[in-house]
Amino acid sequence: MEFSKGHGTENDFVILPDPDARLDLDAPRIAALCDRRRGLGADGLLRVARAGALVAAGVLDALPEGTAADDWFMDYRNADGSIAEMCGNGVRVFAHYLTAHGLENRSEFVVGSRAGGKPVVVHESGPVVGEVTVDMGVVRTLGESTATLDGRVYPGLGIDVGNPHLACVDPHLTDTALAALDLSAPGFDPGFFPHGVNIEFLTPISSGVVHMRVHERGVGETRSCGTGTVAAAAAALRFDGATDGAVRVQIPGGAVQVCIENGRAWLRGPSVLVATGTIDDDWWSAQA
Ligand SMILES: N[C@@H](CCC[C@H](N)C(=O)O)C(=O)O
Repeated sequence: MEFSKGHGTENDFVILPDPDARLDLDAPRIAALCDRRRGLGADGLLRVARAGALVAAGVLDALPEGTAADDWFMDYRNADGSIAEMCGNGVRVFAHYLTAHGLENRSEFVVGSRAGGKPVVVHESGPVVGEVTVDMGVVRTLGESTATLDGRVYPGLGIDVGNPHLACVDPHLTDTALAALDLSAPGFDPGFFPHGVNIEFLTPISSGVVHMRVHERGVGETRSCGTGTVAAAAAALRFDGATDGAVRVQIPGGAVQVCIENGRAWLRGPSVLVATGTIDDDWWSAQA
């Protein structure tokens, strides 16, 4: 079985081309594939399938809003095998993969996701390096909540970008202090986030830039989270009493640009396609 490996600001993915949605992607198999010792290793998996084929195969109940049957659909899974609605870095890598591998010849098209169709603009699509802007859609504020880290309470803003986030802007945090935090097990209010949450810790905006780290639901700490950078930008703007603006979000894996206008967000950033290869059929069958 063919696979590719790619990353967006070092948030890395195994990409499985499966246009007709034939693969059985059960959670233990995905967890094994994404494991960095037992498998290929990745923060998540991107199945490349036609949206209509996923409906026909029973993976999706119906076509999500803004998605047509012929659209390519990013069937995203976290490293632990759980399903997530959206992945901002994943969409950029997915769109780059489609164009670089000749599955899509337009530079502007819609990528299907469980959070709806996401229009993308592919600015660059080399065999290795790409650059993509994603229309991330509406950023919905859920209200205030808190995260805990090492016994300290961080006030944050619940934000829905298709998937749930808790973005904690700490006015006392410098980029050096942020780098020293232990993000292995942040706490959150499960009553507020019954389906779990991705948690961002960040500095306020300074010269248009915030520094952010993230603990992802279903993965652990990652070096970047695209939806998380959008949530972070929205929370940082609100911290400054603003709703709209452009924010450069610096994460351990690089930097992305987030633009928010009238409650809608655009995410622009890089994508890197690292490798293609073959997964051994015997190994794959043994994981079932
Ligand atoms: N890394 C992704 C987000 C992936 C999903 C997330 N872990 C969740 O469970 O919601 C991104 O770039 O947005």
